[in-house]
Amino acid sequence: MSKNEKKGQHLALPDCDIIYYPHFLEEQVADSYFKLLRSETPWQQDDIKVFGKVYPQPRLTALYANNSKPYSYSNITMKPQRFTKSLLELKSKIEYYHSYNFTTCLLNLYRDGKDSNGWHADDEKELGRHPIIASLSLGAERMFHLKHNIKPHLKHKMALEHGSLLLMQGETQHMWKHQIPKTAKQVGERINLTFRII
Ligand SMILES: O=C(O)CCC(=O)C(=O)O
Ligand SMILES: [Fe+2]
Repeated sequence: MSKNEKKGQHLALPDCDIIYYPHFLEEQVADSYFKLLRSETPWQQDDIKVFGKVYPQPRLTALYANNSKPYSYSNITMKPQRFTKSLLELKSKIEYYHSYNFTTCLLNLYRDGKDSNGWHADDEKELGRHPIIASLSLGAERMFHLKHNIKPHLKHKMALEHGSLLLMQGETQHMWKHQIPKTAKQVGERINLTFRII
C-alpha cells in the first residue's frame, strides 16, 4: 500500500492539530491484533486519586517502552515493560506514515460501557512541549469527546472505530481536553493504544 492510500481527515477545530484515519488497519488485521493484545497483555488496575479520594481506575492499563523511563499521571507512576513483537509491528506501521520515533505505548482496556477515561490532557512534563500522540483503537466503537480549555462553546464528539488511528499533535494537548465517557449502551471490549515520545 502506498503512503497516499491512507486518507486522513483533519478535524476543523481551532488551536489543535488532529487527524483521523478511520481505516488505518484493515478489519481482519485489526481483529487479530485485538485478540492478541487482549490475551498477551498483563492488564493491571491501578488506584487513582480524584479530589483526595482513592478509586480503582475505571479501565485496565499496561505500559510498554523501548527505554526504562517511567510515566506518571493522576498520581500513578507506571514502569514500562519492553515492547512485544506485536507492539513493535504496530509502532512501525504508524511510523511508516508519520516519521516519528515513538518510545512508549500506554494500553487501555475498556471492559464494557462502565469503563471510561475522564477529562484530561496528555500534557505531562515528560512528553515535552507539543506532545505527539498516535492513538490506535481496536474492538468496540466508543465516543471520543473534545473540549477547549478556555472557550466553552468549542467542543466536538466523534466515534473511534475499530482499526482507526487518531493523531494528535501541535497545540492540541495544551489547548484541549479529551475523554472517553461511560455509555449505557451494551458495548463490547475496546483496546486503545497511545504511542507517545518520552
Ligand atoms: O481510549 C482512548 O481513545 C483515549 C485514551 C487516552 O486518552 C489516554 O490514554 O490518554
Ligand atoms: Fe489521553
